[in-house]
Amino acid sequence: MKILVTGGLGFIGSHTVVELQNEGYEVVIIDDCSNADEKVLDGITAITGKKPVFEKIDLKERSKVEEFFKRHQDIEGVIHFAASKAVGESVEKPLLYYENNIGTLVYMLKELSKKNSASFIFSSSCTVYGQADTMPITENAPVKPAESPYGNTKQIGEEIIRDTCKVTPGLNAIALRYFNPMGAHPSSEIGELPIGVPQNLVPFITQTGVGLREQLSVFGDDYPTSDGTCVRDYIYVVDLAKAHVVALQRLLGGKNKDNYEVFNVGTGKGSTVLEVIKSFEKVSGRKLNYKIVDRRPGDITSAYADTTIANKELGWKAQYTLDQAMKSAWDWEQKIRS
Ligand SMILES: NC(=O)c1ccc[n+]([C@@H]2O[C@H](COP(=O)([O-])OP(=O)(O)OC[C@H]3O[C@@H](n4cnc5c(N)ncnc54)[C@H](O)[C@@H]3O)[C@@H](O)[C@H]2O)c1
Ligand SMILES: O=c1ccn([C@@H]2O[C@H](COP(=O)(O)OP(=O)(O)O[C@H]3O[C@H](CO)[C@@H](O)[C@H](O)[C@H]3O)[C@@H](O)[C@H]2O)c(=O)[nH]1
Repeated sequence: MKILVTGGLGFIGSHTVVELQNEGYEVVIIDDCSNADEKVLDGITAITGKKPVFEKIDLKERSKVEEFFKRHQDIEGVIHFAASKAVGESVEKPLLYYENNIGTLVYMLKELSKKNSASFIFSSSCTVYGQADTMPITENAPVKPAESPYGNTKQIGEEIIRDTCKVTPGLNAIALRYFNPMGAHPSSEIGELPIGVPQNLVPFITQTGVGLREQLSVFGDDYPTSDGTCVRDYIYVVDLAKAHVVALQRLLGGKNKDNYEVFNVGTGKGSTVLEVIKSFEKVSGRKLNYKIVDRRPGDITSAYADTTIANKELGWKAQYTLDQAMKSAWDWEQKIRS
């Protein structure tokens, strides 16, 4: 069975391609390499023993998307990762984000609407909940006004899919709301490769640990949490990748209860920034150089998932601990810097 993975050379996409190939799916990747390198294909091939088909296409070019689907009429499912994801940049360049994250989604759905049946998985984010009123966050928590154009593209994206599914009987979709993905494949063949200075906590920690950055700034220790630093739900990227496979299988097997569904993908456990640092120090055996600085504008205090619905409906549960995920991130960082 042939599955299209857009953004399949990226961080989460590449790990998902591995899990799909391990399950026997035939994978076609589309990526424009705007935030990834073609060498990722070698990593995927080394792990799975199979090189996925790769087409370098910019999904903003609608005619190329149309032409792609004409050539690959046997595609039965699409996992749509391709998007721009830097929150700060989205504030500076909103139209770039609306074009790349919304425009490409619309083109994709237009093509899938032409088919008799299609399954579609969308990369959403817990950012849609903003600072939720209660923890853990269930899928029924209200969607709060977005803090950034990036966050808004995830909210609008979900609405576009929901509205399209309502009038397109052959289209079945699932939006997965990721909490905080981290880590690398246990083989260290693929992992997270941020361009420039990492904006996210875990790659900043591992780059500091390996000596690439001098010091980690911890953004605020005066939040109302156990140690004053913010709480997040860090989900191992391989667990997250597996959630995509089971979500896809749910749609392909006709087991979905509605033709548009939403699931939280997290561990259900919140960790503070200082706990994440402790985990790094434990698995690496190194002291991390960090200092407490002012809060980062836009940060919420706490976000962790209620995963009851995903556990029950998808038959999926995160398996890896923070320490295991951190160890994989550290192994990967050391490998790429050696
Ligand atoms: N990493 C996170 O913390 C996180 C959290 C929640 C949601 N998400 C979402 O998950 C998805 C994947 O995230 P990621 O962390 O793997 O990001 P990533 O940047 O590593 O992967 C995205 C991939 O899409 C490609 N791409 C971007 N625009 C494209 C276009 N126009 N045409 C073709 N390819 C294009 C990039 O080259 C890249 O390889 C994104 O939609 C992101 O918004 C990520
Ligand atoms: O150098 C750093 C970087 C981060 N943090 C803190 O670490 C926590 C996690 O930050 P980060 O890794 O940037 O994740 P989030 O701010 O939670 O946002 C990520 O996770 C969201 C939910 O998946 C996505 O929507 C966003 O795109 C993605 O950047 C926060 O408390 C930050 O203040 C620091 O203290 N120092």
